[in-house]
Amino acid sequence: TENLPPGSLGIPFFGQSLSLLQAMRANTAEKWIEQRVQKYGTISKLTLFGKSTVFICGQAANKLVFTSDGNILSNQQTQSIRMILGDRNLLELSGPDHKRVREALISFLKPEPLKLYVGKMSEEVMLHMDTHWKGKEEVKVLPLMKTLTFNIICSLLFGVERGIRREKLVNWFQEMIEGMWAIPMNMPFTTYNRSLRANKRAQILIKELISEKKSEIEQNTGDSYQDLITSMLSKHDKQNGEAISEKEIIHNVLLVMTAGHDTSSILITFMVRLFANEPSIYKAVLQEQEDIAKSKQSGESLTWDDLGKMKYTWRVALETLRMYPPVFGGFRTAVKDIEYNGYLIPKGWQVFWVTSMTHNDDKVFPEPFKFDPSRFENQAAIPPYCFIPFGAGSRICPGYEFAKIETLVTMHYLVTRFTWELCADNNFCRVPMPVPTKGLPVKITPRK
Ligand code: HEM
Repeated sequence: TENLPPGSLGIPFFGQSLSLLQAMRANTAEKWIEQRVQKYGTISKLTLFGKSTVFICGQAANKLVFTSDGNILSNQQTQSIRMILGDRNLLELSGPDHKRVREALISFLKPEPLKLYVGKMSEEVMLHMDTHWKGKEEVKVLPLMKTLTFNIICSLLFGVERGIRREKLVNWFQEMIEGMWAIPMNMPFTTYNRSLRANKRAQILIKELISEKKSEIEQNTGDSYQDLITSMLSKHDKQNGEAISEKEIIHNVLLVMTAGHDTSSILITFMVRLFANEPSIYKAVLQEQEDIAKSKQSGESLTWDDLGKMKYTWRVALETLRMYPPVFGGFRTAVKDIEYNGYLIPKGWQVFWVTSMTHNDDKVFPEPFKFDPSRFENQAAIPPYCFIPFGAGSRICPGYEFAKIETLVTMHYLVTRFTWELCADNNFCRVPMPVPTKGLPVKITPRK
């Protein structure tokens, strides 16, 4: 045991979870991590969410996490995440299973099909502004952006139309997500318990959806590329029957709905907050978007080509992701004993990685606490495995392009149609995604 990394495992089961969660709530989680590194260095042991864990950070650590295959580090998630998203979602799968299911998802999320979504996304965003922004004096940005990104996912990826069903799903997913970084204590009134109950309800609805899509396929009224569920149902394997089982479809719908709306709504919310605080950046974004708007009739949708002209706006988004990464970090599990930096990471232990340490490293990003989108003018110059808001390697976020389109389309209509001022303090905390404590209320004025 003398080779174990420094640090204490703390009280069994609980360990340092409460302390980290408390730091997240106080918006000091980055400091919490930094202090750990000052005390123990870039590798240390602790207990998180019920399991012995080794925390590692820095470029080399990130490379180990993102490039080790399933024989060294499995991607098995914490108990809380696995119970909520299911054991057959992409995060839990490895090797050929991971490849098979990931390909099915990517066939829907790569640029070719996405080009076709730009118009539909524009329509969703315009409708959202007409319904929730137009005629209002004050709006709360975060809940509205969650509604918007959830609606986009529901309509574009799952073919769930507007109405009661969508509204139910939005609420259940919110409750589910809150349990993902909770201590797995299934007792009445715990966050984890509430999350599991919401999960059961969502699963019933998703099963209903699957059987509807199945009957559409049988009656030949469904086009196999019309939505993600239909597409996964249509992937038959000639030898073994279904290529993607019903359980896999359910678990991956849970994953994509979770991974696909919370993250991007937070990115957009932090951009809105930023524009209120940084007039010069706001002005440059507005200029770029107005140049595009000038070439359009009112109500005309954006196109793929228009998105290509939003270079500055996207650099602002990347810099926002660097400073306020929605994903704080994540977990892997050691499949065998691993030696790293002279220490042992024992088989079965969790490995914990974080985004903030390289994002805030002044050797990688000089003056890291300054907001400077010009860092991304030459993205190739950023050392690999240092800018990791979307992860890296074989599990890099497959929703990257989708998130990019959604963010750019939304920012376009927001800045060209409204101006805004912050109404309340704009502090935020992590739950575990960063959220403005009051939901970011803003006073809005329509532009001419
Ligand atoms: C700003 C928006 C987003 C951010 C910051 C983000 C971040 C991430 C990160 C960090 C990972 C890798 C986690 C790891 O390696 O442990 C990931 C994976 C994933 N993301 Fe995203 N994501 C975003 C949007 C989306 C969207 C829009 C979708 C779907 C439409 C999506 C679907 C997924 C899926 C399915 C995975 C698992 C991939 C795998 O394990 O192979 N994400 N995301």
